[in-house]
Amino acid sequence: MEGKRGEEMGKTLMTETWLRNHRLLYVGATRHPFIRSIRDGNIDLSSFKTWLGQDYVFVRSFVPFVASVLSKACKGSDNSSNDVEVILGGMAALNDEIAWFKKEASKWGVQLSDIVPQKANQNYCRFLESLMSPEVEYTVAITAFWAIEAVYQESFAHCLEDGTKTPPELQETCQRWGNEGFGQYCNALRKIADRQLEKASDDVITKAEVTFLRVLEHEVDFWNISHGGTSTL
Ligand SMILES: Cc1ncc(CN)c(N)n1
Repeated sequence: MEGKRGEEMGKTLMTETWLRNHRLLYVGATRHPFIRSIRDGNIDLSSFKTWLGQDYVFVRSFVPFVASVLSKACKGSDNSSNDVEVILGGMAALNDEIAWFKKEASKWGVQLSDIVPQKANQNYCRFLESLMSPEVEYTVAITAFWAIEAVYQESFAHCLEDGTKTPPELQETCQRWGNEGFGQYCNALRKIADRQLEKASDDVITKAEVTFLRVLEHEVDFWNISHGGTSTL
């Protein structure tokens, strides 16, 4: 993910530095055993169904978080029309995502109304709520938004690479987040985050970096739900 962007601009961008400095955690979030099991074709379908139900609940909580980022973009961005369009595109994608979860749940026999969010999911949703506070700066919120979307993009794109054994019935799931358009959208979010970070105070940069790390930890914990692991938070 890192590399060319900063070099092309002749400087190192903040997200690039973080991805380099926190490589192990980033790889832990984007190459989790759950994702590896999809890619290797040995996924246990009951794990997949668990993920499906839990992620539906997560996405419902993600919507108000994204709305709060949108509201902060309107007030706190130097380039609000561009940012608003990118974030609105994300909202539209979430609308499709919710419809897709419903369709997919009925295909797999998962009853969405019966889903009880597991501890790691509850913790992640609580974390999102904390980021919705008006006291949380736009820079911090957009950094979290980028990181959350980027983990899914990179994880599922990994399952679509040549030579992988992703089962045909899970190809559509992987396409949903692993497709090129979603990749471009994540790059647009990353660009906004880097632009904001460039002019941020040291204090806000530190807060954004800590938030980035928390996102990665929550993503690992979230994958763990479906892979029989334990929470680290
Ligand atoms: C846990 C999680 N993280 C990210 C995404 C991508 N919107 C998601 N659906 N679920």
